[in-house]
Order: sequence, then structure tokens, then C-alpha cells
Amino acid sequence: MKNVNISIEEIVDSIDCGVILLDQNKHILLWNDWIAVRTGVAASEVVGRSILTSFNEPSNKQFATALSQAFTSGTRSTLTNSSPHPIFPLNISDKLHPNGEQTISVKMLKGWTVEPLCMIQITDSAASPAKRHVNEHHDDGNKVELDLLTNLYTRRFFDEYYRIELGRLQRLQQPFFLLMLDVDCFKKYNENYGEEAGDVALIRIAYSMRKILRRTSDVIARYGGEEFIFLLRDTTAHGAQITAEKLRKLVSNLEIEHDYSGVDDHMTVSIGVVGCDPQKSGNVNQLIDHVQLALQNAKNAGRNQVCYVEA
Ligand SMILES: Nc1nc2c(ncn2[C@@H]2O[C@H](COP(=O)(O)OP(=O)(O)OP(=O)(O)O)[C@@H](O)[C@H]2O)c(=O)[nH]1
Repeated sequence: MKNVNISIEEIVDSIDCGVILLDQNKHILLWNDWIAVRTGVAASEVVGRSILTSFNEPSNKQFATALSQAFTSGTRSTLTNSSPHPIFPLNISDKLHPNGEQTISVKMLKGWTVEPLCMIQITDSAASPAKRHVNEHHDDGNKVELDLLTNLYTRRFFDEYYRIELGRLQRLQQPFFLLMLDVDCFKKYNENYGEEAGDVALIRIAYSMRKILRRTSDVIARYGGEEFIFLLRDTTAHGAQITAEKLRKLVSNLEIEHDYSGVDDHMTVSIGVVGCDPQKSGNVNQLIDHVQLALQNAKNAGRNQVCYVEA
């Protein structure tokens, strides 16, 4: 493989199946984003804990046996089961398969490190890998769609979510902020480094943005090819601008080489921010236009910067 500056964690978090790594005491070493999204359990909550006690439900007998056989004799097992008795409580809801149709492979990885590791791979056989989007359900009952390249919400999901959320925030008279982030000179990047490298860059940017926006109330979606939108609540105008600046620096610090950008020697982003306080302005209908205008202002001012406007 060509020498690209990407970590194993980034790759594992971007793949479209669940991956768990266990040490020889059956304690969790790695818990990727796929499984965190579908169980609602973050890696930080389970890493270091035993796989057999990480869920509220009693562990599945079949699964416990497969694990024990893997550790004692290196046996590789593939388990399949569907609702109503899932091995992992995944929220891959559709009406027919409320917990998805899980295929779970358990195998030992030997020779990678001094102590053998056990890898558990989970796929949802009810969701066709050829599907462009994964359908789930959000807390409010909305159908959730995740973009397969970046694992962020799709624009379609965001538009619907935003419509509902806007009404709610107006009723509660709570301020909120929209951020629109666009990768600078991305066309030139694709032309010079190839579309595959462009895809990897988008995956890396999306991955790092997900990692720093940890508040569950923050919503990020892929709004266009290289354009991302954020809805932030429970913050102030100052907080939103700080977050935007943090995102700008974050992408810059990834140091993705871009010799053809004309802005810098690595990849940069421009960000528009719009704030809306329903108690003051109440002018919420044109917010998407406003944030796009703020983004355009950041581009016109030389890119690689944040521009804030008040609605
Ligand atoms: N590799 C890759 N490229 C994409 C994807 N989606 C959109 N693009 C490309 O992103 C580029 C966007 O180009 P423009 O809209 O001209 O924007 P830009 O070159 O970033 O210029 P500025 O935004 O003005 O700095 C186009 O070349 C698209 O083909 C994707 O999923 N993968």
C-alpha cells in the first residue's frame, strides 16, 4: 500500500461492520464506531471491561462458548441469530428484524503481538452492503440515514431533522447555531491526487470531526460532496465560534498534503457560522441561506477561516 498517513484506528472506525478486539482476559481493547453507533455505548465506556459483562443483558450462551473455544483451542466460530434473542443489543431497527440479523465471527489473531488477541466481527445481514445508506431510527422516531463513505448523517436526514428541531427550538425559545464547513480547493485535490485519495481525505476529516464533537446534542451531516453541516445547541455565539475554529484547526492539523491548493501546502477548510436567538430575531426561515452566505464570505476572504453572521 502507498505510504498514507492514516492510523489503524481511523480505518477500523470507518469500516462498515462491527469490530471488537479482546485481550487474553477477554477484556475489550478496541470497540469501533460501527458498534458504538448501533449499541449507543461509546468505546470509552467499555474499553478495559470484560466482554461478558459489558451489557445489561446476560451474555448469550452460544457466544460465551464460542469465545471460550477460541481462547482454549483457537477454534474459529461463526454465529448467526436474529431477533428476538440477539447476541448484541444492536439498534438496527426495521420492523422485521428489530435487532438486525447478526452474523458474528470469533477468531484468534496470532503472531500480531506477544499475547494472542481475539477479534469479533459483527455484520448485519439484514442490511445489504450494496445499499447506499443504512437505515435506523433516531430517538425521536425519525428514520436515520448514514452516509456510507463518512458514517455521518445524510443531507436528507439532516433536512428532516432540522425541520422538526427548528420548530422545537422556536417553541422553547432556545438559541442555536448552524455551521457549514467546506473543504478548500477539493476539486484540485481530486484532479492531482485522484478520487480515491479524495475519498480517504473525506473519511479522515469526518472521523476527526466526529471525535471532537462529543455532545449528543450536536448533529453533523454530510451536506454535499465535500461540504458538512453542524447543528449546535446549548452553547453561545462565542462557543459556536470557538467550536468552528477548533474544527478548522483540526483539519489543518491532519496535515493532508495539498500542493495544489493555493491556500496552504496542506488541506484546509472554510467555515460559515450563523447564530439564531428566537427570543431576539425569530428569523429562522432563511438560516440555511445565511450560513451558506457566511461560508461564501469565508471563501471570498481567502479561505482557511471562519466567518460568523447573526440571523
Ligand atoms: N473524492 C471525492 N470527491 C468528491 C466527492 N464528492 C464531491 N467531490 C468533489 O469535490 C469537488 C468540489 O469542487 P468545487 O465545488 O469546485 O469546490 P472546491 O474545488 O473545493 O473549491 P472551493 O470550495 O471554492 O475552495 C468536485 O471535484 C467533486 O467531484 C466524494 O465523495 N469523493
